[in-house]
Amino acid sequence: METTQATRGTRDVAAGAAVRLSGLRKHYGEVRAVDGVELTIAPGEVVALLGPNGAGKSTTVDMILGLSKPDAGEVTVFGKTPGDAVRAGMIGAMLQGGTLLDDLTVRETVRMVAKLHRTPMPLEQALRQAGIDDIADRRANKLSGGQKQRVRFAVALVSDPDLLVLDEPTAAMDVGTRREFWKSMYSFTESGRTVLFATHYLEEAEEFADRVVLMRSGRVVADGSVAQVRALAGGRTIRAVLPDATGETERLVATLPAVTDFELRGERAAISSSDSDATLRALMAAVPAVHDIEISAVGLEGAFLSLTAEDHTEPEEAAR
Ligand SMILES: Nc1ncnc2c1ncn2[C@@H]1O[C@H](COP(=O)(O)OP(=O)(O)OP(=O)(O)O)[C@@H](O)[C@H]1O
Repeated sequence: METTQATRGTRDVAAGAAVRLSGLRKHYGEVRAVDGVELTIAPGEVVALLGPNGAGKSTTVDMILGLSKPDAGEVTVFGKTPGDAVRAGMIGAMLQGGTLLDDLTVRETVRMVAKLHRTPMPLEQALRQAGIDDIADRRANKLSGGQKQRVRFAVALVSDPDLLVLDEPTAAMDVGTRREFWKSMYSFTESGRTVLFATHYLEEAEEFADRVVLMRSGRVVADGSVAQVRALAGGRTIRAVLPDATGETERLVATLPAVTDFELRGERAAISSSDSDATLRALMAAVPAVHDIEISAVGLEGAFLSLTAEDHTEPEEAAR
């Protein structure tokens, strides 16, 4: 399925792809957790997998890691099956709520995982890159939620993988720790390594990903750069003050051309429009006293909400 116009030249990179998902399906009874996903990730890309709860992100991630088998379709990682890629140390993973052994120190934990790999990165380097060298001698049961996440990150890094797969890596982190985490990530991606991360934080996708893949109901509904995905949702928001707004004003504004959504709080209106020029002309004619007009492009959050809404048109239509 060609999902959107924003899809990158997937065929060009298919041959040497870091990750290739074709016709991927996984159903649980009636639930179509993953329902025909096509996705090719080139080496060196940093890709955010976004979507509301239950969109199919974790199910997709599990199949990329070989933790569950697709009902149909195929996953390859650097041309290998996920199992072979994991055994070759090519994939590092950080999953939601992976457990740590309470009695081991941070250093012992990371060392234990390093020993499982043929060509791990030096232990101290993994600790430093994950920003936990200062707590290396602390036991896991003495760590905060955010620190535990960093240990999991070190565990994912220590095989010196070509691909890092992270399922909501910053879920337990406060804003400062999150920023530090992404700084550590930069030094990993600078060396051309590939990262796929699932997140609920749109600002993380906006700031750290080269590419955003948006899922809904087991399908990819948008795929492209942050700017492309924003543009797919189209539209702008017009904010303005409507003096003495009444129920009648509200009805009037809601029926102006190209208005897709409308909210009025007191005299302050926020109008979503698929053609802000047309809406604004009509608004000024209908409510001549309108003032303090601001027009802004829809943010990634707006695109996310619009593209993942259950009654949204099919992606092919959305791209037109
Ligand atoms: N083992 C399972 N058995 C039955 N249903 C499952 C199982 N795993 C996932 N599902 C269902 O598949 C759908 C997709 O779930 P998945 O965990 O992949 O979504 P997600 O996008 O990762 O959501 P979240 O953001 O909440 O983590 C959901 O409806 C979920 O209830």
